Amino acid sequence: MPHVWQCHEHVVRVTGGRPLTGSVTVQGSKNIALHLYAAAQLADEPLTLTGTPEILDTVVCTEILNRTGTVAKASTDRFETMPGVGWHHAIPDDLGRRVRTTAVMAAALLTRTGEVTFPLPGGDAFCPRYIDRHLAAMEAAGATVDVNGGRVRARLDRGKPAPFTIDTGTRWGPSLGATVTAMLLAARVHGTSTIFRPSIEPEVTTTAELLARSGVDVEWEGTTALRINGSDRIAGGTFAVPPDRMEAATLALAAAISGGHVHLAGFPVSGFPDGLLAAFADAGLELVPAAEGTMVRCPGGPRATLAATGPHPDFPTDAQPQFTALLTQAPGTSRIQERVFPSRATHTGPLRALGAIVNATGPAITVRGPTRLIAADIVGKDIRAATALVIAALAAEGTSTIRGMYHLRRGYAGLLPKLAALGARLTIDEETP
Ligand SMILES: CC(=O)N[C@H]1[C@@H](OP(=O)(O)OP(=O)(O)OC[C@H]2O[C@@H](n3ccc(=O)[nH]c3=O)[C@H](O)[C@@H]2O)O[C@H](CO)[C@@H](O)[C@@H]1O
Ligand SMILES: C=C(OP(=O)(O)O)C(=O)O
Repeated sequence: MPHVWQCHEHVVRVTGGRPLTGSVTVQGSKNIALHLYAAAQLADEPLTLTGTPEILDTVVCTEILNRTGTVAKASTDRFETMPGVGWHHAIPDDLGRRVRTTAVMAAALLTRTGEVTFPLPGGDAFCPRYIDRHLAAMEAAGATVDVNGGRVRARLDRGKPAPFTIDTGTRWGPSLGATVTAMLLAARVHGTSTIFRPSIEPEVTTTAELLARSGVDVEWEGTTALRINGSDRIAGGTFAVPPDRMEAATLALAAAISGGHVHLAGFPVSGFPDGLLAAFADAGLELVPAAEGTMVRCPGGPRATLAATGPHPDFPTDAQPQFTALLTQAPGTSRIQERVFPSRATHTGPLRALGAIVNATGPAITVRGPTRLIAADIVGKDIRAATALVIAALAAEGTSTIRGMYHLRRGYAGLLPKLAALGARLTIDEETP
């Protein structure tokens, strides 16, 4: 029986021109869930996460946990773990290369086994994605680390981590992943570990909440440092995964480009980072609290905007491709500076194929609009690029064929059916080779 990620690839055909209207619920957060799955390896008691999204990445992470010693079971909206009876220190290449949180999961496993081997992480390949701060955290905790032939081996010289100090800042700002890696390395250690320049993204603060509820002493010094005093017994229990702010942003931008109005049920306006709210407002989106959620419209059509991505709570890099798609319909010149992943621009070529005037020069993305978009046969090369193309196709004349749905399924459980339920004309077909 093939794994879900080995099943047939799909194409989506989108016929543009219809405003989206109605109410839609938002899935649990992909990126928060993936970091919590890594943390789940530390629990000494059964742990249940609720509101987990059924996406390819959670399937892969569940498999990694099962193959390395945690007994993990995923069902619709629910993920349950129990500590295993024996740990296995090697994360298989074919799994570890599919997801981004491989190094984070490896850190948790390292504290369990004293040794771990893992492939360089996967996830989207839109530019180099370094892990030197993850490895530095492992070394600071007492590990000898070797990277050889695309595999990393870390071995704790004393068999378990010692309290440590680490700076998880990079020249692009705090590293989200390295902050969680450091937290998990510190969580079972007696004594205080200090993480300087921690990320304050919801992936980090939610993992911190889970650890604090499980008996770990977690103390924030403003936003400059995070101090962790570990516990040798980590409790289980039930913990809810917050809704996915990136799926919410994707739906909001789809509503805006289509000229419709969509209610994000259960997703508050405050669930969006401040930087995204500011960019939405500049671009003409109106977000109003309504019926325990958010009503989104773009009453006068999109407006040209200047924006720059950055670490939370700035404008998030994961919304940049979808926002770029909207700006193709804004009169004037828009500029987005991509400051987290300076060459995250795989969406720009296919947007040009639809007729958009968009260029990426290093980190600078320039869009001139509004342009008449005409349907084309295009390929999304990563998760948010694929959704940016679906968003653009909603505004294009004719029926676009969009390939690369594997990437979309990595992170969205039901985005396409949700868009169809809101009125988008789309079909999902099996791709013929
Ligand atoms: C700060 C930020 O916006 N992080 C994003 C990043 O998290 P993710 O955890 O994947 O990436 P990081 O936050 O670690 O990386 C931020 C930047 O720092 C660099 N870096 C990272 C680790 C390291 O050890 N050394 C190093 O130089 C990266 O190459 C990148 O340019 O991608 C995710 C998926 O798109 C997003 O959800 C996160 O919002
Ligand atoms: C790039 C993303 O994910 P990953 O880090 O899993 O590749 C994303 O969520 O936009």
